[in-house]
Amino acid sequence: MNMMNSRFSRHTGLKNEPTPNLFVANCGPAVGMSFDNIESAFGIFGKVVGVHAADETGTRVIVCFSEVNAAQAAFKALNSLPCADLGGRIMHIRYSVLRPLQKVHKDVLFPVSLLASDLGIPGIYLVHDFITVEEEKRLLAEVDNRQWRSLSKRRVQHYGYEFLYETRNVDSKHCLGELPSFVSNILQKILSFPGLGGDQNKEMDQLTVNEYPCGVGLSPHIDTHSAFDEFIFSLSTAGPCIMEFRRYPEGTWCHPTASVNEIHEDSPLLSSNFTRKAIFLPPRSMLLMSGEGRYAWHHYIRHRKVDPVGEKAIRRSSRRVSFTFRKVREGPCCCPYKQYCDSQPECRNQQVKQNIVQSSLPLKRSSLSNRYSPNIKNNEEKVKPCECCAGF
Ligand SMILES: O=C(O)CCC(=O)C(=O)O
Ligand SMILES: [Fe+2]
Repeated sequence: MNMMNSRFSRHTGLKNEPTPNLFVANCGPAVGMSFDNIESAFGIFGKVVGVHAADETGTRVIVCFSEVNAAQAAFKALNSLPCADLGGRIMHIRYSVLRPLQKVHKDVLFPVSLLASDLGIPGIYLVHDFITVEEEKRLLAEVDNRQWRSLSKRRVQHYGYEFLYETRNVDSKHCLGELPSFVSNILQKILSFPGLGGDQNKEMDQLTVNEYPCGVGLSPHIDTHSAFDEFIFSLSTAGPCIMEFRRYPEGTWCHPTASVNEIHEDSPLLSSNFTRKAIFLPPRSMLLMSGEGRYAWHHYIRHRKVDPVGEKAIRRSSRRVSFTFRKVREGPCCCPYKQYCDSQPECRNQQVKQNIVQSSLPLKRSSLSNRYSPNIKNNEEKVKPCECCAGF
């Protein structure tokens, strides 16, 4: 009864034709309702043949009836109305459809590495217990004593240089000052991090602190090459996360500014053909992204409340606070990953960049498609999208 079955998805758009299966949101183990409770509450409308988790959030389920009439009766009685048998809970219901098999396999059979060596992406390193529990507490107390800036779903603080979300860059002429003393020991330890090359300038001068509430993630992106040097460190505190890495095939990459905001899970950008790998980042671990892993792979944190790790489902904690240390780049980037590099003329997205940075952020999901389209509204300059973006 309670196996995850991602083969079902909700009807999207205006179409909501009755089927025997219901996609039920705001319902599931993560909000205190067992599959048995759900089965008996829906069972009064007809024979329930299965209750499945719709995804890993624990808050969406699929209820399968043997008859479409029963699903219709349940839909009518329970959609957006309090359910007496489930403590007055209000659920949001759509009829559910079967997805193609290929997508299911990708979503379900997706291993998460615990070690960077198992991940197998050149340039990605992970050190567990990089700081102690006491150091973690102190860091959190320091940032919680300071002013947070609220973005649409998470809060941030910037030190050294402000990170400008509109351009995914920094104003390198406007330094906010040195990094705060509460990160001095971390900066010191970074110097002897495994994976750091010999003669690089390793002094980090930009810090972004991100506070993600439970369930909030980060859209897939590559940190802008022209903004930051090769080495990017991310320290996880307060809670864990799974970081996913995606390498898109030649010709499907878009300029970093194109993926800065929320991307709908069904967007072609997310479902196109790419190689993906994932790593579990426990609290107090330090991740280093360098080389290929920094320049050519998108990193991504899914928006969900429960992460599957091996056989286990790990519920995210009430928040995760990450400290991302970077070095602002002085000249242009000369990396060998030209296809992903906004510093180099080979980048096929220069025109698109000019266009995209004019639009104000954050964008709504529904306006995402504008970012790849020649008919971008509110932009004075209309440019033809490059081939790699035209399909999105
Ligand atoms: O939260 C993290 O670990 C990563 C943050 C990140 O990728 C970024 O700020 O660019
Ligand atoms: Fe990043």
